[in-house]
Amino acid sequence: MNKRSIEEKIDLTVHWLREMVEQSKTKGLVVGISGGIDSALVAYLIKKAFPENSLGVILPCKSNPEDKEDALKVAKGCGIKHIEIELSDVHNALLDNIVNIMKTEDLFNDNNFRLSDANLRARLRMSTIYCVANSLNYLVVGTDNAAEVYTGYFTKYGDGGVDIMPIANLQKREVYEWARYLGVAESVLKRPPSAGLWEGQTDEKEMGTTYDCVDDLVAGKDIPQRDKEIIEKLHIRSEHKRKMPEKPLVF
Ligand SMILES: Nc1ncnc2c1ncn2[C@@H]1O[C@H](COP(=O)(O)OP(=O)(O)OC[C@H]2O[C@@H]([n+]3cccc(C(=O)O)c3)[C@H](O)[C@@H]2O)[C@@H](O)[C@H]1O
Ligand SMILES: Nc1ncnc2c1ncn2[C@@H]1O[C@H](COP(=O)(O)OP(=O)(O)OP(=O)(O)O)[C@@H](O)[C@H]1O
Ligand SMILES: [Mg+2]
Repeated sequence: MNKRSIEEKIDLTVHWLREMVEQSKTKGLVVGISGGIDSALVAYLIKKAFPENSLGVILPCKSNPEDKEDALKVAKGCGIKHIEIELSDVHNALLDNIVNIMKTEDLFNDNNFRLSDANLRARLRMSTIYCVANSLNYLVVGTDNAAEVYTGYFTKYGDGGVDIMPIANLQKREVYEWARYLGVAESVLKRPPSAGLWEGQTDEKEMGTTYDCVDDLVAGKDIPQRDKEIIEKLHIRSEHKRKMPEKPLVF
């Protein structure tokens, strides 16, 4: 039984973050701050680990203006240095180009293009954060929690493209507990988890199950059969996201 208090677990995580930077001979840590709970917690943690050498990057990409308000509340709340880089125009230009060229070659398929568009947003954010990280010699810090890792609910090489994942072993409900303990703003704690990749998107609507169910299943508890089937399907389908790319056997 793990009887450590939240405070002790946070201290251990902060210590681990410092170790990661030391081992990698880098200088600090950077995270994308969305206005959601996962990046809020990570921003608070990296600011604790590196009060001077931590950075939050706010990256609106056709986003709801409320996201930015909450992202700013997070940055102000923990006092992390932050910058904002607007990606909407870049996304529009790149997407138009891709669509036009695919159409010219008769390769464009409207089905499911919403997901391609959405994943491009996550990958533009990843590229932008790496550009900042390279120039500062910082590590890119991921925000995926245990439920997202298990279900593969992230964009491969998008928000999944990171150097270290300090909350990857935390259940979603623990993310809330830690965030509340650290004093994250109420509006951030209250907003439904969303990738914000299209209007009205919420994680639970898209996954077809709840974080409570995913947390319970990952913890080995019993959950309704219907939810179990959905989650196991997501888990199996996303196996490739948790591994290095396949390569042929040596011959
Ligand atoms: N078996 C296999 N072996 C190796 N690679 C395989 C593969 N099957 C697909 N692939 C590759 O993977 C790609 C599909 O994966 P991917 O591109 O990730 O796309 P996909 O998993 O289809 O979509 C990403 C999901 O994550 C959600 N998301 C994204 C970003 C943030 C958040 C959030 O919570 O904030 C959530 C998003 O809403 C969506 O449901 C395929 O296009 C293909 O290239
Ligand atoms: N507008 C944004 N600006 C900066 N980073 C972003 C933005 N949108 C998404 N991200 C990055 O992508 C990550 C994945 O998003 P995700 O929605 O899973 O987490 P969250 O928004 O922090 O929390 P929640 O799951 O509660 O919405 C974010 O934690 C953040 O690091
Ligand atoms: Mg979000």
